Amino acid sequence: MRHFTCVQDLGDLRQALNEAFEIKKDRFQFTALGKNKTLLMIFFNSSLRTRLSTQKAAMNLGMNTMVLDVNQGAWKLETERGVIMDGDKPEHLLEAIPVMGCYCDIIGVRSFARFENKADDYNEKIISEFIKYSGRPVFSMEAATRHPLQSFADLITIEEYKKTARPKVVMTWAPHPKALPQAVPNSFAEWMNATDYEFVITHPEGYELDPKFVGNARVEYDQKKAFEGADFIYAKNWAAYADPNYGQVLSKDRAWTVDTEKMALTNNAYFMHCLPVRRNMIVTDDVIESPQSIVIPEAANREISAQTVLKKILMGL
Ligand SMILES: CCC[C@H](NC(=O)CCC(=O)O)C(=O)O
Ligand SMILES: NC(=O)OP(=O)(O)O
Repeated sequence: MRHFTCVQDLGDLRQALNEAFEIKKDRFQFTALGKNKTLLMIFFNSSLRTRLSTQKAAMNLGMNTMVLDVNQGAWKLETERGVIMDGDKPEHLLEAIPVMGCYCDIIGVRSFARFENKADDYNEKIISEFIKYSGRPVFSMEAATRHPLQSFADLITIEEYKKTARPKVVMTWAPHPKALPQAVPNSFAEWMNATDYEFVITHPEGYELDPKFVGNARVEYDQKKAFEGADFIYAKNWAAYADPNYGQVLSKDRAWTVDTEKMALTNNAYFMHCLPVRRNMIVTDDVIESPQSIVIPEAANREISAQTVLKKILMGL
């Protein structure tokens, strides 16, 4: 595998899951693979889980790691061609990218949707430039429209906890004070649609996701109806996708907050969230602290998803 930006890049999903569970049995069995290989992790946005789990995964494989927070310490970067650079940005991305490629063997990039230009976001402008100009394998640590390392960890977790072959998985919108990207819900939907699970998406009208990610999922505008009989509840906020409201917060209605009353409608469902989570906006304290909350094992599996991806990229070097 050269690059990793979406579920399709993994190839056979069942085989990838088997590789992940093999790694989970003994995560130090491939330490020779990454010897004298360097991972460069580039963050245009904040991170806790991705930053720590991906470094840990690289170290498990014997790799060296470097981390660059672009907006703290590096030169402020111009990303647009044709701009006369007489402002506050001393360096262009089109120089910085090949230079960074000189110092490493694999590059991870986090660059959220900016909500300034929908086409730039949904054409994945930034990560595409790293793929085009770095000369190295590139993987996404959440880009504008997907978060594949998170979704892979989510699928590993559901496979570990499911009680039936085809669980009912419900992704529910929940309120948030800010305009958040569609990357996590897009990606989760893409990965769920790659399984044979029963997958339902529930959100207020106006929050419809890009149809290419929704696929054949059932969309239910009645959240309580969606929750009925669910085995997994995956909660996430996202800003509106559809024009003319792209990037807008249309609702902060806390009637959509996941609480014990709604969880009681489910088939004793597990609660999942990628974290960080705004308690008592997305989910109540009682639900996220309940025995059915698996947000911590879900976060722990980020090390496994990252290590599986890095292993497959290293095997291709
Ligand atoms: C893994 C999730 C990353 C990001 N989350 C946030 O930006 C949350 C920020 C906040 O709650 O203020 C998102 O929603 O895509
Ligand atoms: N879930 C996730 O990617 O967390 P961070 O944003 O903290 O990396």
